[in-house]
Amino acid sequence: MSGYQEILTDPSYAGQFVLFTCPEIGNVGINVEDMESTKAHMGGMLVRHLSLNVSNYRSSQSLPEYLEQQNVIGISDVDTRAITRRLRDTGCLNGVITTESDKTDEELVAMARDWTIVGKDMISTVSCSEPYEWTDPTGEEWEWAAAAKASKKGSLHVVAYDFGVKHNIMRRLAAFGCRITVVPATMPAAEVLALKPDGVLFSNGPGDPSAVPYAVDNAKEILGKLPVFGICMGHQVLGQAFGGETFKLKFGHHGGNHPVRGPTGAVEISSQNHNFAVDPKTLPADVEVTHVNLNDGTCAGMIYPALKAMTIQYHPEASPGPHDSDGSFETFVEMMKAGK
Ligand SMILES: NC(=O)CC[C@H](N)C(=O)O
Repeated sequence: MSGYQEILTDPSYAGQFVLFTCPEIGNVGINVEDMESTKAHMGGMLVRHLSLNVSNYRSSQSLPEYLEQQNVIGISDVDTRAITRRLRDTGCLNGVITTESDKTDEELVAMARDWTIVGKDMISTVSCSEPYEWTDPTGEEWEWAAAAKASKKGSLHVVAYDFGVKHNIMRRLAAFGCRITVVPATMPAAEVLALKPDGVLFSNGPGDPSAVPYAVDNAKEILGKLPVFGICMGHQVLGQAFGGETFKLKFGHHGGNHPVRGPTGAVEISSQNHNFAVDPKTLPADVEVTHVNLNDGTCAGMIYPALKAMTIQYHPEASPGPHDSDGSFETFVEMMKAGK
């Protein structure tokens, strides 16, 4: 019932509709602190019941007010169970939500068929245009990890490639003591290295990783020179930079309850949002698949020790969501400290 705001403002959902399986949405309104970016990116929102009562001390706006302000279409009183059951058989489907009632069914079906996520560079549509420093406070009162509480602020410099970066990734890095410079997705590797970071983050982001070869080329140039961490789109970009291939999943992973087995054998409950995945069969022998999605056995994380590279296919920064994977930030920080 919470989390719709983070999903709505997650740039990785750019251009996509999200059908919420939770029957009641909107009950905690919208607040200014939990934004994952500066605007709503989702293409449209489908819910069973839009809560008429907003009850949360941090709420400053209702969900429909925010959608209207952001020009994002939403539809309620939809039989979300029926659509979910269909999606469960077919996998992800294209759709149209429209207010143009003069359009015929054939025209609407043609519009839906016309759209594809494959082969489109979507990260350049959501990335920042200029570099900036991340300065937002981390919010001590929300902190849960002892290691983050103890870390010395600003001791490590991370450059974050903004493929559509979620703000909570920066909040978590800052909580673990990092100073962060966010740079556009297209910034050449040489300019990133000139900033003399201790590590480089390749962020999450929307769309097909095969459609952004410039990001893969930059990653190839940085690999081996500095510790790197790839999250979601960043994991896929690094997977390609290692020499592997990505493919589109029939059933994309979405939601806050995906079991993932990590390198110690412990199972993390993770928050996920991706439609593409790295094919482990295509990876060179030096790459170790460290994390496996236990729902379908797909690759959920890798390390390439010789190149000081680590990747996670899901969301260690999830907020709200399980904190099981938060330790990935600590691992990245330790890797940067070791490389200093
Ligand atoms: N959250 C993300 O970074 C999504 C990764 C990628 N765009 C996918 O859909 O697979």
